[in-house]
Amino acid sequence: MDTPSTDHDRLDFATLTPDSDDPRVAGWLQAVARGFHEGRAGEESEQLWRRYGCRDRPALKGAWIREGEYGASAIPVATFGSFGGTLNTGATEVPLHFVTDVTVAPSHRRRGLLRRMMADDLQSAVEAGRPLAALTVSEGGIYGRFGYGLATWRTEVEVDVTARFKLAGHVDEGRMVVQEPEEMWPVPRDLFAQWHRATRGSLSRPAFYEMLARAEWDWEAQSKDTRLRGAVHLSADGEPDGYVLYRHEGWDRPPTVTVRDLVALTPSAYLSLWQFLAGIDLTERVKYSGPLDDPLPWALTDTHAYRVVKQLDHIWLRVLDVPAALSARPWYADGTVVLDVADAFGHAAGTWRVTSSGGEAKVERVSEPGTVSLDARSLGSLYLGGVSVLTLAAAGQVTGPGVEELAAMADGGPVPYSLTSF
Ligand SMILES: CC(=O)SCCNC(=O)CCNC(=O)[C@H](O)C(C)(C)COP(=O)(O)OP(=O)(O)OC[C@H]1O[C@@H](n2cnc3c(N)ncnc32)[C@H](O)[C@@H]1OP(=O)(O)O
Repeated sequence: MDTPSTDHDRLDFATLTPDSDDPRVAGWLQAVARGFHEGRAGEESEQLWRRYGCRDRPALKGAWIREGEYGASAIPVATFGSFGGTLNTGATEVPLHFVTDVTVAPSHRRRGLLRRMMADDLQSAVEAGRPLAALTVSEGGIYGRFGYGLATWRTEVEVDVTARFKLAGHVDEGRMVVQEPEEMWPVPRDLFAQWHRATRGSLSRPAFYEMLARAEWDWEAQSKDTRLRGAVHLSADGEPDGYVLYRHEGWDRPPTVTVRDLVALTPSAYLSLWQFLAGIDLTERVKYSGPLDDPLPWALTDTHAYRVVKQLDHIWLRVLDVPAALSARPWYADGTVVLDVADAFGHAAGTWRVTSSGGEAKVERVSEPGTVSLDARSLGSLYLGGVSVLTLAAAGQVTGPGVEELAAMADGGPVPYSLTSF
């Protein structure tokens, strides 16, 4: 069997952009479809992907079999996409490096291609001045070794919207208006932007969200999205303060509506959107992906109308610049710890004194021994407060005499949540 280095020598590594007319760009898209076992992308799909993709200015990295070698093609054997956006830390917004579309062909797997592209890409993120990187995973065992830790969750629920559905005491002081998704735009853009600025753990949305919200494309069906419907909630003042995009899945029992996107700026607008969903005729069940601390079951007179189907990991975070990242998050008590961070890639490695005061922290590299030891993966998990320091300590992932002090300083605040998948 070839050694990994010999194998890499037979490949050309390149970074492209979606606006390029290089045939390898279309090949890159086909390789992603192949890697995720989807149908080949057609011309319309490719055009939309290029049009929206260009706005995020992604770097499309890949490895192609070299000209003259058997199997040389415009379709690469490895893909890796990344682009910039922002993360709401709970205190402020910071630049965030988004990683996506990671695939390696079955013929080239386990020869270090992902490792090589990840190392290269993390370095580009550092050079772009992004203190954190994020991704969503296909399998839970891959990305911890690269310093990514699970940071936010989402919950898949099914809500019984038959006569059993009743909201205790909710009165809608505004009103709902049903609209075609195309007419509704740019309400989803504007309300999401407000929600993003207000929500700990929210990631900005890549441009393709506009394509989905306008029903221009259904990625699974690879055709125009003909089933997407929309509705806006107006406050008592007549201003949009919530919206929902949804699909009726058909009349088969139980007739089901699936929520594709739902944003509410106030708790009252949230309940009003649910009142609306529950009132859709010829519907007995609503499928929804929501936050861990969803208020809906607490608002129902019969909590059994709300059934959690799955709790899923969502955003994984990777700290690249410890002082920039930690000084941008909220702190809940004054104190001092020295973090000893292990990071095989070097970016977060070292000992760092964190001194919090009045909700903010000063972070500096020091040469004294740490009072708390952890690795980059655990640092990523703790960053947004999606897991407490004491829970990770109980899991054996955070150790040292300063653990309780760090818990007092770092634990607290709202549960982080993201409405952005990519
Ligand atoms: C952000 C995203 O896009 S998530 C989507 C990820 N992509 C997919 O799931 C599509 C299908 N899978 C694939 O395309 C490939 O198997 C990949 C991309 C997951 C892995 O690519 P490879 O080139 O085979 O990985 P590579 O050889 O660089 O392995 C790097 C390390 O990860 C480990 N690893 C790779 N895949 C897996 C896995 N599925 N589960 C656990 N460990 C894994 C390897 O053992 C290796 O470990 P080590 O270096 O610590 O010894």
